Amino acid sequence: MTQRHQIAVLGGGSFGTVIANIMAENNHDVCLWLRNSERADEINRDHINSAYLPDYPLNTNLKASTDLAESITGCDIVFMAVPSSSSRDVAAEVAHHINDNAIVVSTTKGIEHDGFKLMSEVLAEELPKARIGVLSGPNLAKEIAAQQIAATVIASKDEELNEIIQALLHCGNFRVYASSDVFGVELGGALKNVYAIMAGMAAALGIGQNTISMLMTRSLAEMSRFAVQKGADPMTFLGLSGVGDLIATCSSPLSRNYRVGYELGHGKNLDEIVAELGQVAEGVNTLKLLKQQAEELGVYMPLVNGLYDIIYTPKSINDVVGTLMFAEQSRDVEFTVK
Ligand SMILES: NC(=O)C1=CN([C@@H]2O[C@H](COP(=O)(O)OP(=O)(O)OC[C@H]3O[C@@H](n4cnc5c(N)ncnc54)[C@H](O)[C@@H]3O)[C@@H](O)[C@H]2O)C=CC1
Ligand SMILES: O=C(CO)COP(=O)(O)O
Repeated sequence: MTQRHQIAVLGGGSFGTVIANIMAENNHDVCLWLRNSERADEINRDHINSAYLPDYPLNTNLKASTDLAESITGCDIVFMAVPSSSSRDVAAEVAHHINDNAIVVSTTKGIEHDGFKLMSEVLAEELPKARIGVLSGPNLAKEIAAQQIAATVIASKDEELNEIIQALLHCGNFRVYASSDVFGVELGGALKNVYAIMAGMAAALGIGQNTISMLMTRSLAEMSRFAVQKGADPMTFLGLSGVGDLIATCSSPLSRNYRVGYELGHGKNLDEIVAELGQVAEGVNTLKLLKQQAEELGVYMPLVNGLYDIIYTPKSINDVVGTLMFAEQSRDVEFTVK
């Protein structure tokens, strides 16, 4: 018989709710921590999170709480599913209540403003005794909630942690692959959000399949070039957390980042779009950080620069496309060419 774990999932948005529910279905004790008490009451009473996933019945084993201490105390595993802008603050609070050597898994696909830190790095600073992992993959929460088949990656140097998380989340429609490349898995999840904005914008302009293929493939090349410069293994980007997630988010209106791009492509203002979305689109923040970091490292990232110019400077989409198409002739898959 498999061990029954006591688990807290921090963040009651769409992805937090979905993973919490899978683990509750797998017969673990799961508490979803969220700030909104009406939503917590609704989950406990009606077994639904109507604000995010109104058609997704939740397992009655899944409890919700607005009390962080109550949610975490006694847990051996904690999942972080809050936006990157909140991760450090939440982790600092978690530090007061968590068991030594508990497993903490980040699902957040974002980058911290100061120092270009990924969330596993933030967690390691705030929770130095924890065993840390990262979960990332092509995981549009609404599709998982609709019981569509999906897969993800758990990444940690700690093999036992990977095996525990694989068993926790595995079910008939969700499969978990393991990796030891934490940095590569996490970086892929954060970077693809930027290119999803671009893909949404391109979709709004009615582009064809040739153009879509070019954009996605050159996005992967650009991400890989950046990763190599950061010392990461670009091969990890060929997996689910890299190209897999890039395909999902660059193709689907269920992606919030794609939706931001789509509305931008229709001429809407960024602040208005973000306010109307009401959910996190991490790519908006990542774009600025990535442009700055690429400049500091001297990495050539024409797609990132072009998107930045369209959003934050008076340059039009046509100006940017013209610049990209008449850039110096280049090699394909050049990041592997020595
Ligand atoms: N690992 C994966 O495959 C996936 C990861 N994600 C990532 O997970 C993160 C969360 O995504 P979603 O749940 O889809 O977003 P969401 O916008 O649906 O939910 C985020 C939730 O966190 C709450 N929140 C914000 N600040 C908070 C704070 N300081 N304390 C407590 N709660 C706070 C919000 O109220 C909201 O309920 C994002 O970084 C996203 O990129 C999203 C989908 C799949
Ligand atoms: O990361 C995701 C799916 O894998 C979710 O993408 P968005 O944050 O763009 O909705």
